[in-house]
Amino acid sequence: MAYLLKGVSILGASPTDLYIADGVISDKPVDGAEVIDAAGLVALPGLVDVHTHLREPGREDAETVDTGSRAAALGGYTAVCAMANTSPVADTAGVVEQVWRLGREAGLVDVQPIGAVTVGLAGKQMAELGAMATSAANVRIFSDDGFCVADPKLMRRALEYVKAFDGVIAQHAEEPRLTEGAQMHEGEVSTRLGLTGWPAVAEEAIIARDVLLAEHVGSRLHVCHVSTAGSVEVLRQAKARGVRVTAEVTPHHLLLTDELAAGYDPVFKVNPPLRTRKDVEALRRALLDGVIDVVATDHAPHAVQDKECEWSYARPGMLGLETALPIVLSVFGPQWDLIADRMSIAPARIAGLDGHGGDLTKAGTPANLTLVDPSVQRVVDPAELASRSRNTPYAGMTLPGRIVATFLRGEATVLDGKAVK
Ligand SMILES: NC(=O)N[C@@H](CC(=O)O)C(=O)O
Ligand SMILES: [Zn+2]
Ligand SMILES: [Zn+2]
Repeated sequence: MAYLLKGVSILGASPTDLYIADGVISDKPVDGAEVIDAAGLVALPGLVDVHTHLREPGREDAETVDTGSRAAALGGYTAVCAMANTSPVADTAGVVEQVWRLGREAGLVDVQPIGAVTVGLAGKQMAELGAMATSAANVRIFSDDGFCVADPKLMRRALEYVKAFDGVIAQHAEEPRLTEGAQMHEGEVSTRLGLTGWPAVAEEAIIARDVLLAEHVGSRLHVCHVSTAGSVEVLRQAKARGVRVTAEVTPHHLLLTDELAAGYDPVFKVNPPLRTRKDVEALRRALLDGVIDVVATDHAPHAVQDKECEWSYARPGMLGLETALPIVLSVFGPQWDLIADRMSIAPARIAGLDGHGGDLTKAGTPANLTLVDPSVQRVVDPAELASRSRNTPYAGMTLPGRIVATFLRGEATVLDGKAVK
């Protein structure tokens, strides 16, 4: 199928006609192209998420590769990296290949599996990183996300190991001894509510250790869901020294604070926890100045029984794929170059996803892109989400921006705001 996006604005530039044919951007008119009136719409390179939980295999009641892919495409994504904390854990070539194949079958976004660092995420024994890297899934990111690789010797070995194939270890930075029984951010609000606190230093101490380890062995480290002002300062110093470290922030840590725990609604329970206004402001500045490289959703669907219960029993995590761009737009406004870099170009580079995050003004660029209508304000209705789960913290909020269409290698996955299959 060929398309003509008539009057589209590429990254906010003046309106132009954009042709898509044979899976790529074309600079010449194409006969028989379907015309899409794109006046007022902004084209962005398809969004790329380096941190998505798709729950398959094991928790298909919360999400599947298919439903998560649908949520991703509707959110403007063309590629997502699927976290390894499934059941069974994605710690072998067999499991990562299964997830990769399911992604191909769904055909809505590129699903790039992340491999576990340790067997069963148990933090004791290194998983078969090499076998996952050379498998059909071509794994480059490894993470025990959900758990921290707390053993420094194991972390060092994993960092050394992935160097051979330019892999990266994505760390869930949480010193486990400092967060035993933790329910929310440790601070004034946790004291008032009488909930056990998760101190900022539990994150900062691991990041400090890991940037030193990465520096020592010359390997790539990626820090998941950075949530504190102190972490930003550790990262800033490490980057200034030339350490090969990248970092992500989630939409929820850019917007929400620990005050929301006051109603004891577990929809606001997440790991790392929502922090303070001061942290939110530091994270925003870090994303703007590049100390934090990317926005990653940490889309964490959970079944009703795991979320609609008492705070202390609820699983941590919140949905993210379908609201990420509207949240970022609401926080930063229409800074399209920034948004394209932090949500597509930089994440594609970190994940090694060639073909994503490309230049839409160049003929021959793979046609992975999304069209946004920034003039529309929408109320988030959990019942309308494509995700199989409903745990969005933004229910009832009015957010700017609507994803009108998404294209994966020139084929529409979303048209008129609806998934095409
Ligand atoms: N973020 C969360 O609160 N939960 C994630 C795990 C994780 O990202 O650490 C999950 O898998 O549900
Ligand atoms: Zn995590
Ligand atoms: Zn996660």
